[in-house]
Amino acid sequence: MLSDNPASYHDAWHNLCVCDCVVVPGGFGKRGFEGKIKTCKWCRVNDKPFLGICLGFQAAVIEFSRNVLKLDGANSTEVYSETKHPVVIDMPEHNTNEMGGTMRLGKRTTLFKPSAVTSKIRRLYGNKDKIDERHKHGYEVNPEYIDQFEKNGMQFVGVDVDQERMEILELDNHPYYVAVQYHPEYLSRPMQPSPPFMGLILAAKDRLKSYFARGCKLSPRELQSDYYDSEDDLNELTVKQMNISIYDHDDSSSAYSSSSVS
Ligand SMILES: NC(=O)CC[C@H](N)C(=O)O
Repeated sequence: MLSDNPASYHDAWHNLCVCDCVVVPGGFGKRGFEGKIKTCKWCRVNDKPFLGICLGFQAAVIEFSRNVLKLDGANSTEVYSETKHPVVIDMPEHNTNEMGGTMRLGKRTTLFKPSAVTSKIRRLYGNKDKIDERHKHGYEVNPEYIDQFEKNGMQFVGVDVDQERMEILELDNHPYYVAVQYHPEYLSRPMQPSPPFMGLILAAKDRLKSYFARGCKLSPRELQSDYYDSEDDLNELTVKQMNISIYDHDDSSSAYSSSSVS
């Protein structure tokens, strides 16, 4: 893209660099995938709050493999089946001929590893031992590489019930770098945000530590939810949150701090 269209390449980088936090979402196939991987790196090395979802989770794994584990050319077999380092691979039940019919779909249970005592994402989920979230994927992290990831600071804190599939990753020594193989957006609601999103926004506003210090409770000002009891109020709140997460850098004057999370 740099040589094809340098102006839009630099625009895209500019847009990324001014964000307070980043979501790398799900998707299929190779279109835009190298950009997703570069975005994961940007967030990792610059301490930017980051949430990867499904293909975004797999992009974070590939980025870490290439740049931290030095596994040159590491990739997903969905994108490049001949890769020397297949760190994301086809799941046995995935059949590419059947239009997604045999993908891993629907609500599934994820177990938090008992060793994940310092995990931010586990605390955001209320320190539960297990959670249920919705899935839609055909590829998974190659279990042969898990030891290497974990020894180098990428922890797989959530796994499936057979403890074979990696569901949630988190980086040591980062303000908020979380990625999930499932789709938390399916169970997220405006007044009940899904924990991975809640953590992302709090980290973007540098409020995650104080949220934990209060036992994962919002402050009294944040609890004025009965104020937002009509649909118009709710729409107003959502718009303010979207504006602030993109543009606002001044806590004291923000609509975010005065009306939703302080
Ligand atoms: N929903 C998604 O993002 C799917 C991710 C990836 N294409 C997979 O099938 O595993």
